[in-house]
Amino acid sequence: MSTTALSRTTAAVSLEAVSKTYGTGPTAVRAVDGVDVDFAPGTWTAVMGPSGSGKSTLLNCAAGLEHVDAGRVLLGDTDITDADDEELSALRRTRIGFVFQSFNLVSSLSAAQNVELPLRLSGRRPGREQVLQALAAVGLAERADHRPRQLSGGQQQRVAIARAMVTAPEVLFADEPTGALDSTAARGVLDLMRTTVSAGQTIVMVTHDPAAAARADATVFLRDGRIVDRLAGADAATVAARLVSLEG
Ligand SMILES: Nc1ncnc2c1ncn2[C@@H]1O[C@H](COP(=O)(O)OP(=O)(O)OP(=O)(O)O)[C@@H](O)[C@H]1O
Repeated sequence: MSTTALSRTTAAVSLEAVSKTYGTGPTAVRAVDGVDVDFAPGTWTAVMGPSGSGKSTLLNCAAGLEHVDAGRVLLGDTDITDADDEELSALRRTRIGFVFQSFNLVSSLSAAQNVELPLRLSGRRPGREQVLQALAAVGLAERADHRPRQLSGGQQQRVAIARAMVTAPEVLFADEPTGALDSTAARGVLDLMRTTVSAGQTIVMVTHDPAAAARADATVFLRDGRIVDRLAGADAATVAARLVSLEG
C-alpha cells in the first residue's frame, strides 16, 4: 500500500482501468472490463445496469473486498490495489463502511452491540454515549436494546447503516440497501443516506430501483462490465428509461 500525492482534486475512490475476470478458459467471465471512474468526496452515486452487468463486482473491487486483475484502485490518496488481506481488513474497520441488502446484523446481539462491533473489532472500547449517538442519528435511540428480530426491515437496515457509519468511514458502499424493503421503509433509508451525504459522506450504491437511483446525485450505468453512461440529477422515469434501453 503506498501513498501518492495527486495533483488533481483527490477523489474519495478512484478506479483506473480496472478489470476483473472470474474463472479461466472458455468459462471465464470478464465481470468488470477496463473501468475508469472517480467518486468525488461528499457525493452519492448509484450504480445500475442489467443483471450480470458487473455492478456488485465493481462495488466489491472499489471497496477492496475483491482483488482486481488489472488497473488500480485508490481510496483517497492510498493505492489499495495490492493491499494484502491484513491491510484490507484494517481499511474495512476504519476507512470503509459496507451495507448489504440482507442487513447482515448479528442476530444474538442488540442494536447497540451490533453498532459497537466495528469499534470493538478495531480494539476500541466505545462508550454507551457514542453508540447511542450513532443510533440516534438513524432515529433508533429508543431501540438500542432490541435484537434484530424485534425490529422491522427498515429499522434493521438503519442499524446496519449506523454500524457502517460509527467508524466515520471515508466511503459508504451499499449493495442493494433497499432491495429487501417496502417502499416506505426504503424511503426512510434513502432519506437517511441523503442526510449523511449532506453532512459530507461519500456513498456508492448499487441498486435495481430507479426511484432509489434518482435520490443519488448521479447514476452510472454498466453493461457487460463497462460503464456506458452517466446521468446526473435525473428523475426516476429518466433513469428507468435508460436502464430499459440497456436491457433491450
Ligand atoms: N464469484 C464468482 N464466480 C464466477 N463468476 C462470478 C462470480 N461473481 C460474479 N460472477 C459473474 O460475473 C458477472 C457479473 O456479476 P455481478 O454479480 O457483478 O453482476 P451484477 O450486475 O451485480 O448482477 P445482479 O444485478 O444480478 O446482482 C456475472 O456474469 C456473474 O455470473
